[in-house]
Amino acid sequence: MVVLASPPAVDHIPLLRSPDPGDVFSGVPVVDLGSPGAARAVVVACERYGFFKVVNHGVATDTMDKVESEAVRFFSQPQAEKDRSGPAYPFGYGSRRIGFNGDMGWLEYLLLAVDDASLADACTVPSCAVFRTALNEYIGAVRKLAVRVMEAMAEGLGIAPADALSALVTAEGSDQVFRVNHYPPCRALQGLGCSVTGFGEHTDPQLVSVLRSNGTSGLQIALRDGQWVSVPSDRNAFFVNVGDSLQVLTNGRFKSVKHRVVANSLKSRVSLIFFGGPPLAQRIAPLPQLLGEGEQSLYKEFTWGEYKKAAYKSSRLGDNRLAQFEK
Ligand SMILES: C=C1C[C@]23C[C@@]1(O)CC[C@H]2[C@@]12CC[C@H](O)[C@@](C)(C(=O)O1)[C@H]2[C@@H]3C(=O)O
Ligand SMILES: O=C(O)CCC(=O)C(=O)O
Ligand SMILES: [Fe+2]
Repeated sequence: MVVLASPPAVDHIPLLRSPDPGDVFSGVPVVDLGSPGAARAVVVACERYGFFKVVNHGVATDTMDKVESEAVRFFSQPQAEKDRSGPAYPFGYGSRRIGFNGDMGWLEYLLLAVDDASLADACTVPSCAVFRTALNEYIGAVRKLAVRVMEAMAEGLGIAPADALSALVTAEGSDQVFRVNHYPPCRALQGLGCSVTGFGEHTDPQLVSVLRSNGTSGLQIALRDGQWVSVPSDRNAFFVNVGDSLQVLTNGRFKSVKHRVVANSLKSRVSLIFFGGPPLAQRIAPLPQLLGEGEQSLYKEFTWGEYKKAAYKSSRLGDNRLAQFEK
C-alpha cells in the first residue's frame, strides 16, 4: 500500500482537489445597486444561489485600499508581534484553528467585534492606530452597504416597512462581527493536483455576510446540486452571502450558501468580511408577511443567542447547524 503523507506544514488541514479552469463559475449574479431592477435581482439571486456580487456599491476605493494595505502590513509582521493581538476568542488574532471544535485551515485572521455604540472606534485590536482607523472607516461603510442590500431584499420581497430586515442589524445591541482573513500561498503541494483547505465548507450563521477580497481567487460556492464552483475574484466588488438566520426569516425561500476557500499555491488572499447578526434576544422565525395562507414555519422557535451558542459550542464548521432546529 502506498501512503501519501502530507508535508508537515499542512498537517491536520484537509486537502481538496485543486481548482481547474473549468470550475470557474461565470453565472454569479451581479447586482448593480444603483439600477432600478436591483431589488428584484437581489431576490432572484438569494433564491437561486444565496449569493451574489454587488457593483456600484458606493464604497470609496480609498476606503477599501487603505484597509487592505494595512491588513497586508499587519500580517507581514513577525509572528510574535501578531500573537500580541491574540488570542482569537473572543476577539483578536488567530491562526489555523477555526472555532473550538477542531477545525483547521491554512490561514491566519483577525476576528473583531463591531461595537455599535461606538462605531467610530469599534475595535480595540489590533494595537496599531492606523490599522484601527482604516478598519473603523471600512466597517462603517460596509455596514451601510449591508443595510442597503437588506433594504433591497425587503423591497424585492414586497415586505414593509422598508427596514423590516435591515433594522435587525441596525438595532441596539445587534451582534455584528468583522473578520480579516489572510491565506498565505501554500507552495508545499504545488503540482500535486491537490490544494490545502483555506477555510473549510460551511454556511454563515448570521443574516448576511458582506465580503471583499484582494484579486486572489480561492472562494468557492456550492450550487444547489452540490457542485463546487470557483467564484472569479473582483477586488472592486462586494459579495453577499445569505446566512442561516435569513434562510429562517424567509422560511427557506432564501437559502444560506455553502462556501469554502481553497488556498492558492502562488498568491496570498486577503478577505474582509462583515457578518450582520441581530441582537442576541432577537427571535428568529419566518416573517409573517412571507408566510402564505396556511403556510407553517419549517423551523422550531429560537433566538439568535440560542443559535449562536449551539453553533459555537458543538458544531464543526461543515455541520448543518439548522438541522436541529428544523421541524
Ligand atoms: C467552527 C466554527 C467557527 C465559527 C463558529 C463555529 O462553531 C461554526 C460557525 C463558524 C463561523 C462561520 C462564519 C464566521 O466566519 C464565524 C466568525 C461565525 O460567526 O460562524 C465563524 C466562527 C468562528 O470562526 O469562530
Ligand atoms: O475568506 C473568505 O473569502 C471567506 C471566509 C469565510 O467564509 C468566513 O470567514 O466565514
Ligand atoms: Fe463564511
